[in-house]
Amino acid sequence: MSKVVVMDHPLIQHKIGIIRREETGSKDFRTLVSEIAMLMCYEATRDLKLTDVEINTPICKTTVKELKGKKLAVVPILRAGLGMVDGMLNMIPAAKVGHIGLYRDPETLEPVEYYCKLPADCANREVFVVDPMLATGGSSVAAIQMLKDKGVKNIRLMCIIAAPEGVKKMQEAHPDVDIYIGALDDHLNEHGYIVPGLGDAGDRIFGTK
Ligand SMILES: O=P(O)(O)OC[C@H]1O[C@H](OP(=O)(O)OP(=O)(O)O)[C@H](O)[C@@H]1O
Ligand SMILES: O=c1cc[nH]c(=O)[nH]1
Ligand SMILES: [Mg+2]
Repeated sequence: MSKVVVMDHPLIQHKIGIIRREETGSKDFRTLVSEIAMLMCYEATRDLKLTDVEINTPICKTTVKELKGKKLAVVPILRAGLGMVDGMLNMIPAAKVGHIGLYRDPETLEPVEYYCKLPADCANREVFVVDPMLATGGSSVAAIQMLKDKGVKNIRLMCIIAAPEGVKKMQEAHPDVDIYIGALDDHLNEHGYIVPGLGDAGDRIFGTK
């Protein structure tokens, strides 16, 4: 069974409190989503492996730590996941970025695929899938299946707000994928929106409503 980490860092909690407010406009919303992604990235990369390397400082030889093992990739689920990319890259600038385009059909709530472009060596990378919202879980489950179909083996999912329904669906479909969440909310409403949530993340980031 996958690990579910709900991040209790005060800065993350404070910023989530602001993006939930209906009066927060697109400019602030975008900035905060990026900052939350950066803080979540810091926490979600805590267990990356290090190796010792010898270097010369201006004074002497010494041994320092360097990230070891697989290279990283960030894969946002379009559109809303785009809002988290800059924050992730601030922390891990050498990561490559892939894009998966999915939207949720408003009637069936099923994910509809419209785009997929991944780094050529994605299968050899440790991939962070990012999307601010994990609601029914349909979009994340489908995106991660697309990555697995291309041979990706090491995947983590990062969402700012999740519903218990989405976490359950993810754990059933992808028990090997750890899930990092900023806040675990109460439930989904009859339209599949997270309660209390923050509304439609994509519309709020891009000002489309
Ligand atoms: O867990 P689910 O029930 O699949 O819902 C979550 C998905 O819904 C939202 O995207 P949306 O379909 O609104 O697309 P957008 O990002 O283009 O607005 C959100 O960003 C997730 O991708
Ligand atoms: O609450 C929700 C559910 C799905 N997608 C969103 O953007 N918000
Ligand atoms: Mg949307």
